[in-house]
Amino acid sequence: EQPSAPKPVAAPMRSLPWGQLNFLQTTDTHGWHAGHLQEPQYSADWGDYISFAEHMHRKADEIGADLLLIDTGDRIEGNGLYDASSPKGQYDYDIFKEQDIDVICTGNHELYQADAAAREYTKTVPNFKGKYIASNLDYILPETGERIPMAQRYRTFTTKNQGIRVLAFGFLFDFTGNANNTVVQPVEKTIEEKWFQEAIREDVDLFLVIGHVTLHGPEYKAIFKAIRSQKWDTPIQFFGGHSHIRDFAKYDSKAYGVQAGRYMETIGWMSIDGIKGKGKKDDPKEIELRSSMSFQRRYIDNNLFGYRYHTGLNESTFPTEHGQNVSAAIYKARKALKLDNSYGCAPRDLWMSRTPYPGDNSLYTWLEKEVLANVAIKPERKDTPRLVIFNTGSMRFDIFKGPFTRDSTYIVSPFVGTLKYIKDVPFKAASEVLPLLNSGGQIFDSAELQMWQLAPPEKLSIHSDFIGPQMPLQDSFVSSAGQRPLLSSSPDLVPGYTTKDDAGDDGDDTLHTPITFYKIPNCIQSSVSMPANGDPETVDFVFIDFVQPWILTALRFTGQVYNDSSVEEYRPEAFTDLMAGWIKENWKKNCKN
Ligand SMILES: O=c1ccn([C@@H]2O[C@H](COP(=O)(O)O)[C@@H](O)[C@H]2O)c(=O)[nH]1
Repeated sequence: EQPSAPKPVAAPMRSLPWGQLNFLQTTDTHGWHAGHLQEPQYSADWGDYISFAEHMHRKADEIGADLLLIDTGDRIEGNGLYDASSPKGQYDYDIFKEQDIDVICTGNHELYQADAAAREYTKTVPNFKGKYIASNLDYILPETGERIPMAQRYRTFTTKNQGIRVLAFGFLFDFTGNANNTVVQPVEKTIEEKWFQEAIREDVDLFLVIGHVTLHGPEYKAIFKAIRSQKWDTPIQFFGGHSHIRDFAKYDSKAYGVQAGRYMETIGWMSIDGIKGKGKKDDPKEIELRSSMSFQRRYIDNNLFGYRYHTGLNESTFPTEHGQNVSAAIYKARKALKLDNSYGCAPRDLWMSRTPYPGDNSLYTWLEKEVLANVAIKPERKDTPRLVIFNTGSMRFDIFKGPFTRDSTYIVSPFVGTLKYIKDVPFKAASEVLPLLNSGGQIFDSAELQMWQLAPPEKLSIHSDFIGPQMPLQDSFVSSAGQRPLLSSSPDLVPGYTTKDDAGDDGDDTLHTPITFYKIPNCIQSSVSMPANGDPETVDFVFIDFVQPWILTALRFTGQVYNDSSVEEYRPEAFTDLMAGWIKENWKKNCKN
């Protein structure tokens, strides 16, 4: 772990079920490879995960089982370790590649910006040569304009100890927001292609479908159906991503999926027993064996207490040389990037969804009332009344009371988006846009303009408010007790993930009390320089560039026809820099004073 990481919180544990074939999964790590430096429960870093995987590999060899490592994309954008360098990821790619990942694919974040997509092709694909799969993703070579597969379309291999013949695919959901140097082919079209149709007819013991794809979405349903149309009985293991939640899905009695949350909070564990191995052909005995197959999942909290618990090791025996070297490289990178430089002192916790919006502790109320109202200013039009619209998904993490650092800046707001505007929009039409963006409806029914894309991905699975046990939020992270067995008479539970999935509520490796969350809107709006009395005739209609397609559609619905050429620059800097500037100016008090 990093020297400044808080010590992990003790809690009752569930052990990991081992099978013939076992998996560790990461997804949506978004650059959090230093771990969470303000949250003990997730404070292990990428180096610790490397040590953990090495011990688990050794154990697999000892018991004659297999262990495969999976990563399903969105490795970038969301943490200073990736975002604070120029070019981005100057250190992060080299840190990430140290893990011995067996099957890896891309996420949508690797593709939003053309430079990030180019780095995917020139760095990550070669770093994971032979392991990187791009079943529905092409890259456009900058030199020639030629369109080529980003990496191989699928991979077949035989596992080391059990001799299980695996055929692995690597998909991205039907994403349309990519820069123009990549082409994402819809999954539904890809599965009709000749290579895929041939692949699903191959004689293998297991289909492994990894993807930056939600487990319950239409893409995996289509892939499942396609494979089952050829192989009615071959086990299929899916690994998902994108929605930032811990999740598990049952497709049929031999097809399951797991998804390991987000931000290096969770390492997914999956174990399968009863697979026909060693390349043997089906025979009645094998079928009998397979009908008693089992698929079990765990969601591992990413901290050292848990890692030591699962490996049976201690503080001195757990770290491996390789793991320690990677932790040291992360430390050096963070220092070089000055990620601990303080920009100010946050006066209170500001939550995305743990307190109601609007409210004093809502990150979005702070953004609306304090930040946007003060940074959305174009000097030559500073007195012009304006509405400023921001999508809630642009903010990626809570702010904790205390030092707000260069790292916090990218954790909260990693994107390079800028403020744009349309001038002199009739106020009546402009004021109808926010309700439209928040209520959705049929005007946004096209694939490119899904409403959920405006909100944080976690929101996809929050359908109503949930009020957990009330406890002081800061105190909830503090515990000095040692690790406790599961059946302790009065377990001292701390708040954390309490996952309910298709297999029940026993998936988390650590027992927690549930966390409160409230629903949040898709977008928020700040009204600035409005007349003291009455409404203005027209306003400058300002927005973060990500929402432009939705804004133009909504305005058209109100009867105002604008297009891309009506949109002009409002501020030249990235919003992230405007926010950091506001913090430096307004939270400049040193936390120690
Ligand atoms: O420039 C951007 C890019 C993305 N967003 C928000 O992020 C989600 C996608 O996040 P995942 O981690 O891929 O799930 C997108 O739907 C937007 O809400 C953004 O606001 N600006």
